[in-house]
Amino acid sequence: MAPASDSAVEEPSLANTGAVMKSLSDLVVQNGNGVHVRCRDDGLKDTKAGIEIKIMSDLGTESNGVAAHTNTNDIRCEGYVPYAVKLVEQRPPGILGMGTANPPHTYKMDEFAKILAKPEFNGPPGAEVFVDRICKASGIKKKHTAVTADEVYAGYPNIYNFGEPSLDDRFKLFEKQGMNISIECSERALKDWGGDRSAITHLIVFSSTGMLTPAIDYRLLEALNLSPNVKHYFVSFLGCHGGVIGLRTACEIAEADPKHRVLIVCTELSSVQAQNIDPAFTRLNNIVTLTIFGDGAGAVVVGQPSKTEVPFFEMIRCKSTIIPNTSKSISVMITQHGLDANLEKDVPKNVSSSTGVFMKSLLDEFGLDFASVGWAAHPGGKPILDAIEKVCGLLPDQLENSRSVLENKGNMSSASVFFVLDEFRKKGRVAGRDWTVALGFGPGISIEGVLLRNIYH
Ligand SMILES: CC(C)(COP(=O)(O)OP(=O)(O)OC[C@H]1O[C@@H](n2cnc3c(N)ncnc32)[C@H](O)[C@@H]1OP(=O)(O)O)[C@@H](O)C(=O)NCCC(=O)NCCSC(=O)/C=C/c1ccc(O)cc1
Repeated sequence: MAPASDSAVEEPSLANTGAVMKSLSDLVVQNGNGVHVRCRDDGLKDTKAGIEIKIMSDLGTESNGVAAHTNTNDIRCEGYVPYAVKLVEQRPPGILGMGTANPPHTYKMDEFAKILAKPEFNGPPGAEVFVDRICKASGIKKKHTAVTADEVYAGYPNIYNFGEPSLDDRFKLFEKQGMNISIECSERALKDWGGDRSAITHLIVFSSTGMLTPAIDYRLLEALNLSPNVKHYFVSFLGCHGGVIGLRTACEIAEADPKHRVLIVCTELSSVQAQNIDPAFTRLNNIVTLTIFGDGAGAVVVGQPSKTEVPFFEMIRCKSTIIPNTSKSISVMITQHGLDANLEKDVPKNVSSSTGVFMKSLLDEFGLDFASVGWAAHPGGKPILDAIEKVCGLLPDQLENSRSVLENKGNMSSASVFFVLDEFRKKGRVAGRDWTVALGFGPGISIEGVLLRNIYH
């Protein structure tokens, strides 16, 4: 599949000190939608809807403008544009292929509560009542896991016994099972993209539940028969917003060169990191994390679409923030007995109170409001989604896809966002909305968002 050509058109006539660059219409109509115009200095305020103008300062920093004009022949840049250096035939990076995978075991949450409450699982008195309550409140009906409680009980007593050194056993289980779903979701994404896999230039793998050396990225190069020259790396323990950070990173790499094709893979096996209930029954957080997290993997191929590639989302803007004074809200320690996750009870309140401000700052410059976008929010937990819906005044259909992923798969940490975006694509446009925001929440509390223009129908 031929990459998009970078046909630079030098415009010496624009390289003047005039305060107004009158019209870009001659240049822009050559390609209809998706032309990027790169100019030095700032000042371009105005473009046609669907056409982005990139404004590059002399230092190479960029900002973008998107506009309200609908007439391609009336595109004006009414700013100070001393050096319009080139017109680059370039479309915004797009998600060109996507795939997801889950491990084979499925737990229904009513069974899950019963398993955890079995006497041989050492549940202290009263634990089963609490577990049952949490399972019911979680909004999760079923989830997939790589290992079953019985397997862990029989084969890995160190994992089963609360607090015993078991990190090595957990990573061994991750190695065995993690590669399978990483390969599966990547193959699906590559097939979905339909391009020649030798064109993949970058591979980045994220996981917050396991680590291997050589890592999954290295192993995937061979397993997927990718070029040995692919630029690759692995990012560990970033947290649940890892998938959205993956999208943002892929977007930035794709923007740098139309030939780049980036494969992002997120693999999470929370089941191998689950901590048993402590005999003193003081670590209620263990029960929460044991319950809400599920296993899954997701992959996307991102690049500037060539003439033969059809994206289903265009990536328009990425934004990141942290919520001040929340460093203890979501935190994870890597200990000898595995990952010790701490989710404070204030997470839903903190996330929902900051999400509105964050979303407003992402949407305002495009003239969009909360109602005009689909919310592909991280299915972190039912109270988080409920609180966002309430605080931001959303209609029920706006978080429907996040809720259905939570209900059927649980919180799959960094991989979750790909499952939610896949739901958007499968269901088609909801209420005629042209936009979706991929929204992730991670440790501290960090928030990541990517504004996507829906191309799918
Ligand atoms: C299903 C829960 C646990 C309960 O639902 P509820 O609507 O709050 O129900 P209740 O109000 O009836 O509460 C039931 C009980 O649970 C208790 N509880 C309520 N949250 C808690 C609590 N975080 N602790 C420990 N007891 C609690 C609550 O206090 C209460 O007990 P009690 O006080 O004795 O009546 C719900 O609160 C829930 O889903 N909480 C988790 C939300 C959450 O923080 N999600 C994580 C988002 S961020 C993320 O996904 C990324 C993580 C990450 C991954 C990997 C990394 O490496 C790094 C980061």
